[in-house]
Amino acid sequence: MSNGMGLGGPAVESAIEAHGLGKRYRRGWALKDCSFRLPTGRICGLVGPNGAGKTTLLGIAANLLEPTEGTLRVFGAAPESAEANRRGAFLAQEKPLFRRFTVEETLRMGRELNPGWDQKAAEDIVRAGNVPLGAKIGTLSGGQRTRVAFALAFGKRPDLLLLDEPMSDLDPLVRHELMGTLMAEAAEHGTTVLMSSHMLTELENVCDYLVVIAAGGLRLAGEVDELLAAHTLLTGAKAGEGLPRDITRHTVVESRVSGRQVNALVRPDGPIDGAWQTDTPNLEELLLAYLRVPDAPPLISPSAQVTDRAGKAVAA
Ligand SMILES: Nc1ncnc2c1ncn2[C@@H]1O[C@H](COP(=O)(O)OP(=O)(O)OP(=O)(O)O)[C@@H](O)[C@H]1O
Repeated sequence: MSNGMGLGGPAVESAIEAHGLGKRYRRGWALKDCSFRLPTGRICGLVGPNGAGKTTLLGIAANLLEPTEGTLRVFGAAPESAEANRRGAFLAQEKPLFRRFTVEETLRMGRELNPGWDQKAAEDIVRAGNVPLGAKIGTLSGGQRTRVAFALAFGKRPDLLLLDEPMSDLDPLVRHELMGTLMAEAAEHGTTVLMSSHMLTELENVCDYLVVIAAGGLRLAGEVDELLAAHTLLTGAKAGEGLPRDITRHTVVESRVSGRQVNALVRPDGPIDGAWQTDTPNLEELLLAYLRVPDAPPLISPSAQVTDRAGKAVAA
């Protein structure tokens, strides 16, 4: 396993490490050449447009899908290994619970299947939503079922929690509450979380790490702070045809011209020349730009880079 030495960073174990990961379905490649690592203890947002490959990536990590090429490791172990299975929990978009089981029976099943089961943590999550323990799963609302599925995932006390748009059927108050529970549990137990979501503002509040994929390829990976600091929003007046050289000499992620005003998100390759207003983007601005430009040049920060056997960084 890589020791995860970033430029100047301490050695941190990888919760997930993907090398040249690819998945092809009959219609074509859903994921291609993905190489990145997620250090342990991070809350990582997994972002990308519809059909980008997020569920596919999570499915490979959760051992529901086999990659067509490349490898993915969970704490250094293969996804199908007993260790990866014991240390990880996956909450899918559709929550596969037995409709005829009561909530209590569902939690009992969790207890019987998982040696490190935490009954109190699971029950607390269910009780916080006033979901009766005796109610049958089939009689619960979609949001209540999601809560039970959350309780099952948390009760397992996983080291890695994989969440695929887990909150899409919850009302805003419940989202807020469960997100708070997620953050508190993760902070207390050092859980690593990889969570796909389209709720960009919500991610801004909870994530300290980010993986962005678009059209099956990796676009961004790394610490949120580092990724934000690597970008600059430029606003200024347009003079002449095309984008000014002041902008094009940097790596341009996205540029827009409206009337005589130019707005651009760039990765500066040196000082910004000219009369431009410069701002650091917030997370939503950064993500929207990468979502609008799926073929933007990728940026993988040192802590997210994987190395080959010779210790050389592998390109994403
Ligand atoms: N079982 C399958 N068979 C064939 N194609 C599939 C299958 N599952 C996914 N795909 C295709 O792979 C691509 C990636 O799908 P995936 O579900 O991973 O995307 P996603 O990023 O999770 O999307 P969304 O945000 O809409 O949930 C899409 O083009 C999808 O149509």
